[in-house]
Amino acid sequence: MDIALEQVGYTYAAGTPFQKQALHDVNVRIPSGSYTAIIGHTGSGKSTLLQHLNGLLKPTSGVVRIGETQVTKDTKGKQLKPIRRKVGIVFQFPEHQLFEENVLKDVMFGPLNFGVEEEEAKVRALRWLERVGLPEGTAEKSPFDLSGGQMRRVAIAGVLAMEPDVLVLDEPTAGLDPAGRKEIMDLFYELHGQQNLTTILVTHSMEDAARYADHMIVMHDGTDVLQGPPGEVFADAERLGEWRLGVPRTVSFQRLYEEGAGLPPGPPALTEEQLAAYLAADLGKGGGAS
Ligand SMILES: Nc1ncnc2c1ncn2[C@@H]1O[C@H](COP(=O)(O)OP(=O)(O)OP(=O)(O)O)[C@@H](O)[C@H]1O
Repeated sequence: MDIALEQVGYTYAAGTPFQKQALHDVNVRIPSGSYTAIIGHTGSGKSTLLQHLNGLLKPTSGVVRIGETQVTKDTKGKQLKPIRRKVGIVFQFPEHQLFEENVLKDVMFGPLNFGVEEEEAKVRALRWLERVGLPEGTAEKSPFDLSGGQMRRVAIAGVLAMEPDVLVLDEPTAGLDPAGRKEIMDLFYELHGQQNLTTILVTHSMEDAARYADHMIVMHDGTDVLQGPPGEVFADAERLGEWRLGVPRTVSFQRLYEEGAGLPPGPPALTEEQLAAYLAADLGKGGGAS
């Protein structure tokens, strides 16, 4: 399902003394089936943009196209429900939204809300709890008796149980330890391939963008400033620096080419020529992942 934003602007608290224009003239295209990373300095508009991807926010101006559906400022709430079923968002610290008395009910909540039958919702919930790596018996527990990492997995299973076509991830590993981070990111990468998902990752980690994404969007000061494959985006180190973004350490690029170095299966994000050009220009000097 292709997604496009055309001349999108968004103003918080419009018409009040607190109004704040968070997006202006955003024109981006997220190809169906891509793994797209959205990067940008803090306050550049990434979270505001992603809330347009499932109709949580409607643009103040311009058009958001999600598959066949168009969203403008005049779109009615009822028309947004089908979009929410197709586009699942894993928010930052999603475990803060757990609320049911047991894990099973929490994971079933989304599918039931979208009209899935009770039995089917239960089957899905148990399947996704297992798929995100939670031990048997977790379903009966209270979410609040789990570790932080386990709660995160429950919340992720809740989004996956809705079986969306598009999975939007807003810093999904924030606050996890390095091993937990890698497990979760590798899981998303596997699902991306297995479920034919369009995956959209908002991240501050240039390493993750280089490692997993095949398409990138750079946001700066409320608008898109660069789009393309990671190899092209990271080759523009000078402009990235102007937007207060680093490039991944050179070692990451080398790692991308070291077969089996803990990388998920799939083609490397950079072609050999791009890597050679990068290393020749020595752009990695001093460039660190943020
Ligand atoms: N609810 C809100 N009300 C008013 N202004 C807001 C609101 N949410 C965000 N903003 C402002 O909109 C701008 C874009 O914020 P946004 O959260 O989209 O940026 P971001 O790139 O996601 O930042 P971060 O990387 O820190 O999460 C910022 O100037 C922010 O202060």
